[in-house]
Amino acid sequence: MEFATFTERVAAIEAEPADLEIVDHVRALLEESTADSSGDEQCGGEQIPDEQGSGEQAVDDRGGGDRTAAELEILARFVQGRVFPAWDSTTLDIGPSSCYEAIARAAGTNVSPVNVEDRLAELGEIGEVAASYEYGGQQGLGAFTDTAGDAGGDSLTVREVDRTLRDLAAADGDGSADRKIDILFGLFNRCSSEEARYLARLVLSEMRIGVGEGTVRDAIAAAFDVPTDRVERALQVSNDYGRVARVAREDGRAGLDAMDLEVGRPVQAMLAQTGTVTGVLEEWSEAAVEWKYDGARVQLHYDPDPERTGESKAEVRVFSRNMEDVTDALPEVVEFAEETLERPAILDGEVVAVDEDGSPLPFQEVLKRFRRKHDIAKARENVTVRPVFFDCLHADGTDLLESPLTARHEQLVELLAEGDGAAGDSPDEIRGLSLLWRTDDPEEIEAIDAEALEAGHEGIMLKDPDSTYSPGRRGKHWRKRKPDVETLDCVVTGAEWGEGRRATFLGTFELSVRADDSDGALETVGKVATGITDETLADLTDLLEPHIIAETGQEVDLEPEIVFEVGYEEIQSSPTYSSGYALRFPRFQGVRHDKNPSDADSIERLERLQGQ
Ligand SMILES: Nc1ncnc2c1ncn2[C@@H]1O[C@H](COP(=O)(O)OP(=O)(O)OP(=O)(O)O)[C@@H](O)[C@H]1O
Repeated sequence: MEFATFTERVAAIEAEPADLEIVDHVRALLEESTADSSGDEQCGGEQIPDEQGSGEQAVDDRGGGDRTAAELEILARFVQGRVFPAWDSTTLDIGPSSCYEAIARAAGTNVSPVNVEDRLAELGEIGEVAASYEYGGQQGLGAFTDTAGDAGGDSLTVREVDRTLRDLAAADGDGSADRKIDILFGLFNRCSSEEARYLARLVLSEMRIGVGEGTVRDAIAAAFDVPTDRVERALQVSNDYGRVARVAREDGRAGLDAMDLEVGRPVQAMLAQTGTVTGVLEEWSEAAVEWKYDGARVQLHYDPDPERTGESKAEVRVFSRNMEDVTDALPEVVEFAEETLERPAILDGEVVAVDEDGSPLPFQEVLKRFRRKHDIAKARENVTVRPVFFDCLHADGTDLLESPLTARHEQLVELLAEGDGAAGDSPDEIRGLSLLWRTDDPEEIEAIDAEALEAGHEGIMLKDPDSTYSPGRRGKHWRKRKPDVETLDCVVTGAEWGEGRRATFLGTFELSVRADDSDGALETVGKVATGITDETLADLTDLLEPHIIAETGQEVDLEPEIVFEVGYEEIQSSPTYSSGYALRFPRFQGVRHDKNPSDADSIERLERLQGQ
């Protein structure tokens, strides 16, 4: 297909406000490349044998039918403004200023990159700027073979644009920046103004014609008469709209259903919604509870078979939440995989920065390591990272996306226990394993939350134990605990001496609020034991001990002097405490040294907050 035919279609899409019509345009575009799938070498008027390939083996160096298939793949990507499939971390690696330079050179000797930038300031969008010039007059300036001496010659085809952009992406090393500009200049030099509009947008990832992922999904289903949900599933496992379009056309539904995960190709991460303990226990008969680690999401791909991977040793790849390849930045994760895993796997987890004792460091520390391209060994000396895995998407040839969470977790335990990672049989002796508890008991969940906070983690995740893995979805099956929106200032009226290691600390603080009669009376509303480190407990003990007025066993009554700021999940009406209310999941936030009991919150505020 000629690039001009593609850009005409794209212009029509851009001008179309109705979503359904847009899907129809994309369907027609995909079908247009279908017209020649018989193997004819004609492709939308394009004479394939005349095309000159260069560089890397692109997807289209094959026979006639394959060539139109390659074209279909390209169209499905270009229409979304993509050159590479989502799973592929390759980028064109060309900045806006290089693009302006290429446009300026192709637009004529009177145009400079500064003129292009000025016009951009005026028109506000690079496509508009690119379309405002005439091209084709410049000869002999480009070093690119397809175009040198060929300016204004044969029209561009979509396959040629794709291949040329792949060459551009592949240029690296000394002088590559100039070579990229030369290559791009060569392309612009063969464009009409309208073609240049969309080429500029494609190159700078600014296509923005209103074609989202759902549009292409629906268009593939309509063009090749396959069910939308099967297209959706195939997209989830492959992250490749081009390939899915091709399989839908060539092999229909059966072909789509046969598409599997591939070790080495990232899958979109399943995401979480906010939720509350009370809320999930109403929805599910049980919750799977895990610690929420405060790091960066990683997906580990491991294949130990050199024959399959074509490499001399096991293949290990690590991807970020955005499916970027971050393997080189995280050698600890690679070493972990090599030491721990024995069979092919795709694992989902979090990479956390840790101190010398293995205790987690704040999230910002992970960022110093993540995506780092240079001085990795030095960065590793300053910040160590450790992976923790909570899910398993593929194990030894079997995809697990459709399996329930608990089965996937069992598989995860099995895989991580096989190599050198397990010190014993118990899950907490398995290195890199995130533990999972199943419970319907809110108190147990509270205890897990307390433990997670105590160990320096962010809190807990609540998951539906029966749920399947939905790539890219922020569904209701994974809940991150809602951050405390409001806090309350409560007077501490009692406490308990701890046990064991904490025997010398006061803990489990009784919280009270002011009664409405404003004569200083206080009524209890709950107890807080969560979110307090040993260090803070020691400080709080020093602060509160002088205020002890009575002791019975481990319990102490306190003179009402100290005010705590407390977060909570929910306020419930409850006969348990004298205020008539109870805080669900109260969490200690800090001491309000600036407040007296008379400034603490009142029952009236509880009433108002409960009604919200
Ligand atoms: N046990 C766990 N299960 C799932 N995710 C976890 C777990 N522990 C830590 N995480 C991290 O928590 C993230 C979900 O929480 P959260 O939504 O707060 O993350 P975010 O990236 O800051 O925000 P958002 O996903 O809303 O954009 C996951 O993407 C993952 O990185």
